Amino acid sequence: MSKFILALDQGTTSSRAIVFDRAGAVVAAAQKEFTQFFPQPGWVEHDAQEIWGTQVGVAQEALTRAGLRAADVAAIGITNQRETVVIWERASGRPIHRAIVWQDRRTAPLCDSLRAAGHEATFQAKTGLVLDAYFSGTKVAWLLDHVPGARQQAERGELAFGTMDSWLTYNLTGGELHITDASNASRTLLFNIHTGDWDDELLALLNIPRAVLPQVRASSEVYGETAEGLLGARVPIAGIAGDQQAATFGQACLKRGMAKNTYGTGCFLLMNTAQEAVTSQHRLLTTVAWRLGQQLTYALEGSVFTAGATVQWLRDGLGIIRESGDVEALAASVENSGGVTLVPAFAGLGAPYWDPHARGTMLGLTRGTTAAHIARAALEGVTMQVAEVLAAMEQDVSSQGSPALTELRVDGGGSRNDLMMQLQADIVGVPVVRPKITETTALGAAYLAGLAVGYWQDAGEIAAQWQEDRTFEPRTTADERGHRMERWGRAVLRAKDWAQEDVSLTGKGAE
Ligand SMILES: Nc1ncnc2c1ncn2[C@@H]1O[C@H](COP(=O)(O)OP(=O)(O)O)[C@@H](O)[C@H]1O
Ligand SMILES: O=P(O)(O)OC[C@H](O)CO
Repeated sequence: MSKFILALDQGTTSSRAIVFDRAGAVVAAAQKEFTQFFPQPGWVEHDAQEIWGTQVGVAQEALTRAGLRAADVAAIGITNQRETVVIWERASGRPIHRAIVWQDRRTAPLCDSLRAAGHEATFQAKTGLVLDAYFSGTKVAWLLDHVPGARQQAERGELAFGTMDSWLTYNLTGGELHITDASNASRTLLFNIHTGDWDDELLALLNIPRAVLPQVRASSEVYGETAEGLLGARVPIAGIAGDQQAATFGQACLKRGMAKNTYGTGCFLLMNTAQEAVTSQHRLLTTVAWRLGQQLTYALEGSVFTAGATVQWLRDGLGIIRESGDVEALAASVENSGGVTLVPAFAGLGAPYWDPHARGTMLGLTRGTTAAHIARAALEGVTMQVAEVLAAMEQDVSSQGSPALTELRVDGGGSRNDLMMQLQADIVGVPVVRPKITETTALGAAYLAGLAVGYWQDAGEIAAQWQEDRTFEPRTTADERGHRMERWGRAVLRAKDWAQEDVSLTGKGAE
């Protein structure tokens, strides 16, 4: 019987498992949501044991749906929500606390004090990141400082820290492996993206003992096998990458200058910059896209915190749509937003502003404003944020002599919205191209795993599998785009620096 690849996609709101065949087509999939905990305003936690339970559950379910046994799986690839931190006891495998999620803002004051002490430039130069609570490092420090006895245990080497890839690999191998890959490591604020190793100076600044850290491995190699009895047969685990990097790989953005944008809860736009770690002049992130063998490939990233979550707010907060998919018809029922601009800064603003105190703002309301105008303004708000990030990115890479972007590849739940994709093309002025398979995150993890075991031969074979579903051509002039961006810029000014409190998210806004 021919073999298949099993991708485990551990996301922020659900665990997914997808079985792919040699053509890169989806054979079967399973998905399960898990609990989101909001213990205080600005705090977001996950139960790591629940995540493990849902992940192994959907893996078994996907295999059953495909009519396969574990022995039919050539390799497993893992991809995951990034930055989220779990610390567990090496002896028992028990987490010492719930996982602190990437959206959690509790360490904003720690970031402020590191900034005040003049350390921002050091973090930025070594990690390619900005000093923000989004990343793992300050969350690890918080756990060591707040869980009774944790620091002593950590110093004795009794604790293990990991992002979700580490946690899953540890559990899949029955506690044998404590590893991560370079793409996940590059999101921690502890990893030097130039040397490709944990950095002692950064560890000292955050007071984190090296003993808690996982070993950093390539994104595509055979790390080990699933434990006896877990899935029915021992299966090689052969690929690991953070979800946005995996999506970049799954979109076959394998060459310098190719870029993808994923429309999920947030939006994450990544551009492959090959072996050059481009330093942004616009507060974009420089990150590891993947490590193949010893070679690091880098990307520039613009992280927009609120995208699809805006549509959830229209549904759950305002109640003007019943399902996320309904937003398209409502927004299409009007020709334009009637002068309404919506800046969806519900969770502060990410790139290029990094303003935790910004808040959602709606401007231009008149007595004629309807739910349809607001829906359309919400979709425009998503596309405007992406356009700003893309403009910043283009400036960063053009100063390095790279040619302008010729297309933007898109994926994720929101990319199914044809109107939003057209609005996106209209505001960025380049074609927006949607592939047939929009499960590119899982596909990227599958590719990384499959390459390691020879299931696929090389990048060329993968690039050849990418197939277009639809291209959205821009229908605007440069003048129109400039005018819209200028108006958007004025709206953002009004959203910035609004909230006075220390924390930047409310529990509800973080959903
Ligand atoms: N037709 C649509 N138009 C715009 N956004 C949508 C549409 N359908 C779903 N979404 C949004 O996409 C997100 C779900 O996409 P998904 O890729 O599953 O995200 P995640 O992995 O972040 O959970 C939700 O925030 C949802 O509101
Ligand atoms: O789980 P997602 O798809 O919302 O992605 C989350 C990102 O990895 C956060 O950096």
